[in-house]
Amino acid sequence: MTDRITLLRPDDWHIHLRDGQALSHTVPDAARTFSRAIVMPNLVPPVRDGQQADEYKARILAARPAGSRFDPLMVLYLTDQTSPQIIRQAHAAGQAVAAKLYPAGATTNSDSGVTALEKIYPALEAMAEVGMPLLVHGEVTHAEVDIFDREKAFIDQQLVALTERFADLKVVFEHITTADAVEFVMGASDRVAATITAHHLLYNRNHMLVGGIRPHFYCLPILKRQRHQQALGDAVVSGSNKFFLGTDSAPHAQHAKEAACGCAGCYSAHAAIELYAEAFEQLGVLDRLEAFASMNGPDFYGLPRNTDSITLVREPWTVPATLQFGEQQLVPLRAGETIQWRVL
Ligand SMILES: NC(=O)N[C@@H](CC(=O)O)C(=O)O
Ligand SMILES: [Zn+2]
Ligand SMILES: [Zn+2]
Repeated sequence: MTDRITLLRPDDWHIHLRDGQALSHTVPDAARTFSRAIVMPNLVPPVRDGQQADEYKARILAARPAGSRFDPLMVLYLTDQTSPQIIRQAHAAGQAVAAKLYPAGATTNSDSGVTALEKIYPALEAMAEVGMPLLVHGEVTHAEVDIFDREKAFIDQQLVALTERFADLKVVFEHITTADAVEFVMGASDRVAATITAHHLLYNRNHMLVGGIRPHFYCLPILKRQRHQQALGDAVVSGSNKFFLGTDSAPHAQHAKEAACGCAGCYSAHAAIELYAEAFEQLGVLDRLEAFASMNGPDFYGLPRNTDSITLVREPWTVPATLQFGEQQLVPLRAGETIQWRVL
C-alpha cells in the first residue's frame, strides 16, 4: 500500500471563491494546495466584462495569505448582452482566460444567464477566433425535464449542436455527473474536455437521500444514481486526458443549506486534493491522479504545467464540524468525519 505520493502542484479548474469577507477563508483554502484556479463568475451581480474581472481579481489577490503566489484565472459570465467586443477586449487585455455559459435559471446565481444559445453566437464566434474556452454548466432548465435528466437533455438538445456549429471552439463541460456526459466527451473532438468533482466521484444520490435528507450533499448538477458515479470513475481510470480536476467547491452558509429551500453547492476546498486522492485510491488508480490534477488541465487550456510539487501522506484526520465562512459558518464536505490523506 502506498503511503506517500508526490505530484506536480495541482490546479483547480472550477471553483467558487465568492466575494467580500468570504474571500478571507475561501482563498487561503484554495491557495493551500492549488497553484491556479479557474474562478467562477457567478457573483451577484455577475462578472460580465474584463474590468469587473480585474476588480474581482484584485479582491482575491488581496485575500491571499502572505507569501502565496496563488494565481486566480478569471472568467466572464455570459449574458444575452455579451458582445464580441467584450470578449475581444477582455482577451486582449489578459483580463479573462475563459467565459462561462449558465443557462438562465440552471443553478445558483444564474438569473442573468443566457436565455437562448443563439443570443451568444456572436460572442462564441469571437471566442473561437481568439481561442478562449467556453465553460458550460450543462443542464437544461425546462420545468418539464426531470432534475436527474437535465444534463443528458442538455447534451441532446444543445451541446451536440453547439460543438458541431462551433467546431473550433474549445469547450469544457463542467462538473459532469452522468455516463451520458462521459460518453459524449469521449466521442467528441480534442477541443472538448470535462471537469469532474471529488464529490461526484465519491458519492451518489443514495448518500444524499437514504436514511434522511442530507442538504450538504445537495449540489447542481445533482448527485446521480450509482451507475453514473461508476461511469465517472471509469472515465478517470481510462486515463483519458480529456478529464481534469475541477472541485466546484461552492460554499453556502450553514443556515442557507439547512433550510426549507436549501442552496445548491458543496464546500470541498478545505480538503480537495485529499478527497480526490481517496477517490483515486478507491478506484485503484492513485498513479493517475497526477495527470488528472496537474497535467490535463493546463495542457487543455494551453498553459504551462506547474513545476513545483506537493506531497500527500496517509495520515487520517478529522474534518471540523464547521468552518468559518466570512462572518458566518459553513459545513464542509466530510464534516466530523475522517479523511485518509493529508498534505505535508
Ligand atoms: N454547484 C452548485 O451546486 N452550485 C454552484 C453553482 C454551479 O456550479 O452550478 C454555486 O455557485 O453555488
Ligand atoms: Zn455549475
Ligand atoms: Zn460551479
